[in-house]
Amino acid sequence: MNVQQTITPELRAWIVAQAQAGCQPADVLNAMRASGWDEQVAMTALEDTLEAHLGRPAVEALQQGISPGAVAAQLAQPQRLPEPALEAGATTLQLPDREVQVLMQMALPRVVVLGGFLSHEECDALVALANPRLSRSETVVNATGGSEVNSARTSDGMFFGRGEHALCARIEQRIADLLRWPVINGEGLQVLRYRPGAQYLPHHDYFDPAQPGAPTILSRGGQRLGTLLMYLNTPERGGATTFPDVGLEVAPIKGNAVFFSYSRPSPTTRTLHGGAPVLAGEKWVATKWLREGEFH
Ligand SMILES: O=C(O)CCC(=O)C(=O)O
Ligand SMILES: [Fe+2]
Repeated sequence: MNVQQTITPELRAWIVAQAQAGCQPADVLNAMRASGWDEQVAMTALEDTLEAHLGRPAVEALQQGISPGAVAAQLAQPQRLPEPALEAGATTLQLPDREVQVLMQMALPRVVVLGGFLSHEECDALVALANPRLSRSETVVNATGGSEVNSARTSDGMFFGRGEHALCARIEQRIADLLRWPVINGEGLQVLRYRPGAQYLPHHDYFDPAQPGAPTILSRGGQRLGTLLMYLNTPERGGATTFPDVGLEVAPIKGNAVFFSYSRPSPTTRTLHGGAPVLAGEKWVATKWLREGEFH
């Protein structure tokens, strides 16, 4: 792979011209690959150029596999995603019951890191409620819609029912306020414990619609559109949440949270992520997944 390939002004102009002529991004990409461009470099060039010249909606159009020429139609009916109401330059976000810090955000993948989303007391109380109910984590088997123990995921975990405890209900309402997404569209809170050596290999949280099990999974509230991970303790060492596509590592700090969203079930959202191995101590995390529709 030639990683030295550079994106010249001429190439940018050509990409913009193709997009404005209504060419499908996939065709532009194929043309670039046919003339010797590395796929990843071509993809990045395409996205960066479209974003710079035509704005973010063009990149979203690319992710949706539609031509930038159809952006206007898409803007008329934007797909809603869970998303915090961040004002430009704001370092805090006032929620009805709590002020949280805005520590970091990025556009692609859409990631927001929040400080102090949960109080230490809430973290401890959630761990205490979850602890007696832990068992070896299973993952959804896309092929069947069932679940199974998986060596890619060596944590122990449990699910609360939605609103199962007053504490769950309070946290769920805070998440709904943060992301402007109905409580009923959320799955129940999942709590995971990682012991030293335990990890969760990189994966996507959306469901692959091409798998035979997809209709079963999707019948319970549609696709997942976003994930909020809440750190319930600070491990002594290790246990970061990693986003390998962009080289991002989020440190697991008690009470903090990382949110990411994916506008379609595609790796072009760059939301591949994992839990790095815990090197010392334990890691406790709570996960909330947001669905398109009511989860039942
Ligand atoms: O533990 C982590 O940092 C990641 C957990 C995760 O990806 C998940 O629960 O889907
Ligand atoms: Fe995940």
